[in-house]
Amino acid sequence: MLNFEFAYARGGFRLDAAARIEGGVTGIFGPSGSGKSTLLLLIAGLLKPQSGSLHLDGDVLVDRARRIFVPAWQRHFGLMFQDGQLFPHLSVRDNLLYGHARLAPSRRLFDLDTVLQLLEIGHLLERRPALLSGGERQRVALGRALLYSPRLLLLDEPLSSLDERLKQQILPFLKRVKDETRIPMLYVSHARAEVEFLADRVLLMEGGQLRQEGAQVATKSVNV
Ligand SMILES: Nc1ncnc2c1ncn2[C@@H]1O[C@H](COP(=O)(O)OP(=O)(O)OP(=O)(O)O)[C@@H](O)[C@H]1O
Repeated sequence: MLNFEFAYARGGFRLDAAARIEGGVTGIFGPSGSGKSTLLLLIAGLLKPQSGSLHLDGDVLVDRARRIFVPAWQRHFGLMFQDGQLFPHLSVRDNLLYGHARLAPSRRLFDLDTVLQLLEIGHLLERRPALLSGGERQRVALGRALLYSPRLLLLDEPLSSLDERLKQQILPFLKRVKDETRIPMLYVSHARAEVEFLADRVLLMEGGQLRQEGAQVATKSVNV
């Protein structure tokens, strides 16, 4: 169970969002600029809320009142953001194995070959990220996030640069990941069909406020 309550302001933008989310895939929709990426960055630990808290399965990761803030690298979350932050100085192979190599073998949920095959990136292993297309970078970033066998996957428009054929290949794979590994996912996308295919529930972000799709009014807290 993921449980958060954040208040965060940057420039003229203010986010006030709270939710209690069971496992599975949670789709997050909302207009451009409404705060979806900001919410994922807060959950990832790449932004610090001015106030609020974050718990995952009973672990306290953020509690500003108690001055607790577990840094991103200690949260063991898999991240995949729009500008796919691969390490530029490492080959695709080393990017993919970056987290995986540091995991005890018993904690690894995927092996390299499965990920290479599914994402069709085996021929890219020796390249540097600068020499990849946008869609290739996206697939490598997704592969790296999966190979890290995270406790939580935060995916921000993970398939947006891919053609239809690759989307149709990767979506069922993500569904299998969901069913077989039980890794909870937050999935930000503008593509309703993707979200409907994968998600167990949908949250709407509007003007920095979160609500459950179908709910009448934006409330400070939603139980999902
Ligand atoms: N680095 C930044 N510094 C200042 N303001 C920012 C920064 N990044 C985003 N913002 C602002 O924060 C608000 C929320 O942005 P955010 O990227 O979270 O929206 P989003 O819902 O993910 O949008 P999109 O669907 O376009 O990706 C916007 O008003 C945006 O302009």
